[in-house]
Amino acid sequence: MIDSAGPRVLLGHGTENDFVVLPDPDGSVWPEQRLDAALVRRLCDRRAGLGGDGVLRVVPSRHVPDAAAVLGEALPQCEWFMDHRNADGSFAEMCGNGVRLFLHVLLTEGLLDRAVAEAGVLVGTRGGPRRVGARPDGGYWVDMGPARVLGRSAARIGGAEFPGLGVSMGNPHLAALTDVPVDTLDLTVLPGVDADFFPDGVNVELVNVLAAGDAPGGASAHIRLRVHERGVGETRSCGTGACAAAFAALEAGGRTAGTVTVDVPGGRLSVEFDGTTTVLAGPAVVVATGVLTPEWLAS
Ligand SMILES: N[C@@H](CCC[C@H](N)C(=O)O)C(=O)O
Repeated sequence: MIDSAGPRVLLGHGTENDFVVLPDPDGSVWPEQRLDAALVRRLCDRRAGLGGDGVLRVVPSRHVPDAAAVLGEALPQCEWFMDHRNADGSFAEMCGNGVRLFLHVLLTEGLLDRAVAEAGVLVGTRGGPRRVGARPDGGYWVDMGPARVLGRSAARIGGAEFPGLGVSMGNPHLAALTDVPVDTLDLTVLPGVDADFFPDGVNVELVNVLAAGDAPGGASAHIRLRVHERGVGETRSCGTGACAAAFAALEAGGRTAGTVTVDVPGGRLSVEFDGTTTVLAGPAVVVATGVLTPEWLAS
């Protein structure tokens, strides 16, 4: 997808977790040696580049060198691969907001039929295959797989300790439930974490439980969170973080199943647990489409 002016690019977000999206439908535009960490950092630069919390390359799985290793037997079923990078250029295993935007872009770019998307498609990610679907109301859902408990740890913010639950959603999270209103906390700097417990780094969520939702037949649980993302900084939303935080909120009440409404600075997500898997639902928006100029690419 290089027209005479330059390679095609889109800007989009899911609950204001924003991404630079690079369509690469035949794998020729953005091979890994071209889309290196330095270029990812430049694209995500909000002043000298386009700006984003990360980059999503939309590419067929067969053109991704490590796809076979991460997808195994599911490789033939995953036509498309979400090649995600954090704003600092690092790779992440999974991105819950990104994968909804990824499906939305497949639709808006004419790379997938709406009927197929509504039935749900398997998308390859570095965390393994994930089934993603479009809802008739315009929103998207993704089966994120089970939340895996890593154990108990704590985050330190401004001299205060926030005990939390380590949860893997493919990528690592520390979800700390607290009575301190999350809007009063300084998350602009990375919270202190136990680097031995999280050797690959960690995304940190600070969570207020607004409603436990544990009355029989009652409403869903309701939480509010802020997040500091590995490889990015504070963001306005994190889909995997919403799942980890929702799981921690249910676990605190002794439950493994239920629905949780998750308010993030950038909007609202919904997370459903049935005891075996986790389904995240929310919006995805394309803000702009255009091309990267040869002038900027060469600079
Ligand atoms: N914002 C994403 C998560 C992106 C990856 C994360 N920063 C990591 O390094 O694990 C989401 O919506 O899940």
